[in-house]
Amino acid sequence: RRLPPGSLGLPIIGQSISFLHAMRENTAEQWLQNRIRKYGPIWKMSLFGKPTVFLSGQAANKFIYTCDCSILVNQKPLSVRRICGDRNILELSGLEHKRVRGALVSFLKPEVLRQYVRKMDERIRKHFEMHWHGKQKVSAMPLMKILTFNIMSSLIIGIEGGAKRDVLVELFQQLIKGALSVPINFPFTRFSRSLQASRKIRMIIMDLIHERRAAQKQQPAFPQQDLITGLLSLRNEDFLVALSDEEIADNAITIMIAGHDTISVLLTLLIRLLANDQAVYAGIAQEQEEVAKSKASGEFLTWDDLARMKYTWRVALECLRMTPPVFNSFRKVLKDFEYEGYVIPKGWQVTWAACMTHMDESLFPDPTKFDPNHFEKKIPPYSLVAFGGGARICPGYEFARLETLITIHHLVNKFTWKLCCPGINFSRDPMPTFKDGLEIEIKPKIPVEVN
Ligand code: HEM
Repeated sequence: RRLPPGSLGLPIIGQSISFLHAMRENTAEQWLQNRIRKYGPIWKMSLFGKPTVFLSGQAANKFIYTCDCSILVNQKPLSVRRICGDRNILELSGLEHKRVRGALVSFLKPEVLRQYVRKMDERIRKHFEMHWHGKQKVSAMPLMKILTFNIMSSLIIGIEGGAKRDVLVELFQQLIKGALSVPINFPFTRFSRSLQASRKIRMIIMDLIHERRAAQKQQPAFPQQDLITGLLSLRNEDFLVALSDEEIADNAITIMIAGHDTISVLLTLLIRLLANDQAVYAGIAQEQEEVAKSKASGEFLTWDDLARMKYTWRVALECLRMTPPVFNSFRKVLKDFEYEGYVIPKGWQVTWAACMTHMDESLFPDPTKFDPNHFEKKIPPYSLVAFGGGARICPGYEFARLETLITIHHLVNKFTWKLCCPGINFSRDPMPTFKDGLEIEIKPKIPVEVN
């Protein structure tokens, strides 16, 4: 019974400090690569207080994503559980996970999302009118966070604007800062502030649940109005409510976080890419101008228009391949198992990083080159894992596709831009973050349409 090669380092600390430092310096890929060179594709270390085995490659992805949940279960830091609640989807496994995921997917599936294209388009146009029009310089990352938060707020919890949304923006910002922190609840720590914000958000969401339920008793609601209304209307095969109020609140909070932070990173990376790569910019501009020309002035985009934005989506996928917003994930080992001749013991954790598979030249020829043609043909399964895979694959994939395409459509048709600091790079905290927010100089391309 052989353990994988590698070192567990100092007790408790292990390699955590060195790994977090590499994340902040944006050298985490090299950090992993150095160890793969030294030990091979499977090796051990100690991360965040736990013995950890790192696996890499397409076969390892398939193994992890399809592994029986009696062997590997989702593992999130304790801080995430305390902040998002015990009943959030990330904490559940087996039948419980299937039930809650089924309820969330009933809202996030393409047949339902096609009804939101117009609503998203309306919000995105308004965003550009309010925050970009008339400006010469903007900070792309904070603006993309505002945009994606407002869309989530409207479609997930049904709050369109006003004082309640302003309070929620502040509270979610406070919550996210402590979501990955040492879970010690002392006053003034990141974790304690995050926990306070989470309690206040939960109270607001519980009030919304009660309001919606009372309104539904008066008059049946359109279930696709927002996620909360949808989940309240959902019944299981025995005609009982599919999710408890606690489950609705925990999962609404989780989806708000999972959805807005990831898409805002992707959009910011696309803004940087399009400023730096003229050929890609020209390809996207041509595709988006063609879509715009086929529409009457002020006419909203439709699902079919988005299906025509094939090149733009290939560019977004290539961006996710080169820089996956979610760097690595963890699973907890529930019982000893063997993998490639090594034993991986119960109580340890398994981690993997999408970027390691994304740089495999047998899957993506010339992998360090940014080339949207990598996605011209169907790619092998478990090779692009920016959205995960298997039973836990990101249920927000389509949502992210719609929001990204509509935003890029308006951005490219309304503005040209250049970076204020062309050489700027990001650090990971753990998502890519630009110190200056990615400042850009913008110029209007055509007058902003007002509907
Ligand atoms: C560019 C955008 C996005 C990226 C890159 C992304 C990435 C991911 C990844 C890698 C996972 C799997 C993590 C694991 O296996 O441990 C995941 C799961 C998840 N994502 Fe996303 N995501 C994005 C957008 C969204 C959106 C828009 C939503 C919601 C509207 C969402 C909701 C979720 C949820 C609820 C899970 C947990 C699924 C489960 O455990 O069954 N994500 N996401």
